[in-house]
Amino acid sequence: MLCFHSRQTVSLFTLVGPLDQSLEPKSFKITCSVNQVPAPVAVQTEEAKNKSECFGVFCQTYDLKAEEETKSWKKLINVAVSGAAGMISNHLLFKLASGEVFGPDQPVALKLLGSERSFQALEGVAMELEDSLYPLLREVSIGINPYEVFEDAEWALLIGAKPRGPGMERAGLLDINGQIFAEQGKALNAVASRNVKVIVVGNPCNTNALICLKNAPDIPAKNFHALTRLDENRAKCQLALKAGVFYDKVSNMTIWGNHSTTQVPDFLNARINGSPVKEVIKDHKWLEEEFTEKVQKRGGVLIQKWGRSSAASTAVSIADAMKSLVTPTPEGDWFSTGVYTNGNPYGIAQDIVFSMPCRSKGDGDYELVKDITFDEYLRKRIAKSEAELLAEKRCVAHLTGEGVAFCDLPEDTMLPGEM
Ligand SMILES: NC(=O)C1=CN([C@@H]2O[C@H](COP(=O)(O)OP(=O)(O)OC[C@H]3O[C@@H](n4cnc5c(N)ncnc54)[C@H](OP(=O)(O)O)[C@@H]3O)[C@@H](O)[C@H]2O)C=CC1
Ligand SMILES: O=C([O-])CC(=O)C(=O)O
Repeated sequence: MLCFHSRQTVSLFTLVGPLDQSLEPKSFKITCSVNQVPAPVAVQTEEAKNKSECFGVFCQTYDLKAEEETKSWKKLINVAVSGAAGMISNHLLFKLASGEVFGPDQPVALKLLGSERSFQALEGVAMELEDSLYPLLREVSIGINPYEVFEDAEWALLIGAKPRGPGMERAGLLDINGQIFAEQGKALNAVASRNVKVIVVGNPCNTNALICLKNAPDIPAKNFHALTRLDENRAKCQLALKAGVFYDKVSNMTIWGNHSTTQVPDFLNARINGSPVKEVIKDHKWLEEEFTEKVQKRGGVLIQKWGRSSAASTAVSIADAMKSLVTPTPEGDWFSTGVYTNGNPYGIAQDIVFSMPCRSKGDGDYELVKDITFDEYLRKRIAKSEAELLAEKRCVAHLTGEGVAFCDLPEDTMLPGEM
């Protein structure tokens, strides 16, 4: 049975799982009709092996140009998402499909990466996307091979990662997840758009982003981000609460460093109603101690309440991070994102991924903000997060092509979700 979609590619309803090469090829049946007629027995061909496939209603033939209501639409944008059957994606995909991130004139293709273990759940996600009838969502494909799913991706949102289990050393987590991001970096390098923007969410996200970019030498290192926007949003919320203002009055909020408990929410440069935070909040002891720790450990407190890590607010922050790159930054303001440090003006060590203040013209690119004030407190805190990231980097040297790994992580190295 053949299936057509907008780019006139022809697909066979066969999906073979190659992620773990030791596994026997496995076929998945996918229905492909508006009436959900079950597909006949899948035909397996060489071409169909390892393919990521269009799903259900998204396999229908359509011609964007011929449709009256789509004449003012932009060219379809390809967004790949890993961990697509996970909790964060379950919120994020619907935001992407609704037009909230790219706007009401931007049709979207979602390319969902799962695994053998999550494939059925991935079908469930795709079914929910079908049933949501989003006009802008023109294609959904699902697959378990990053070399297929990432093909022509213009955005890659790398969310899937193994959660740290009881008794697992952080070095072990760095290694297991690092391997995922090394493989995905290679796949992006091989098949994604040369200008793909990559946002790494799976923890430990800064070092995973470093591993990913090192394995993708043909894609500009500048295009890789580690998500620290959730930390920025958490910091704005805490400052607003303390100052008794709504959170839209808080601006210029930088998170420096690692997405871990060494991150530095910068109250020296942040503003409330346009004034320096320290002029509005006179309790500087609170800023240095309670506020900083609240932001650093917010993820852990939430896990204690919810029994799982932040998912909805993380999805919101991924959408925020993307919007910050595709819309011009408001005059005088900035946003935080974890980016490659080479050439940074702050004296932070080269060759790591570090959260810093950025501005964008809305073209997907960004520049680092230059007019930043430092004091001793801020410098000292930044240095601690920098030391932690340098230690993480030594720990994954075998995955970045820099020799033999040597793990001397600081004792208190923790993800925000760990207490
Ligand atoms: N940067 C940030 O601000 C934040 C980051 N996070 C991080 O985001 C990541 C995803 O969170 P969330 O969506 O809630 O997690 P879920 O557990 O709901 O989903 C994670 C997905 O990761 C995939 N995965 C990849 N490798 C493995 C593996 N070895 N073992 C188990 N699962 C694996 C699974 O999908 P599949 O089987 O398809 O591969 C799974 O669906 C986590 O690493 C979390 O720590 C969370 C909150 C904030
Ligand atoms: O540690 C986790 O998985 C959760 C996390 O990153 C956060 O809430 O910031």
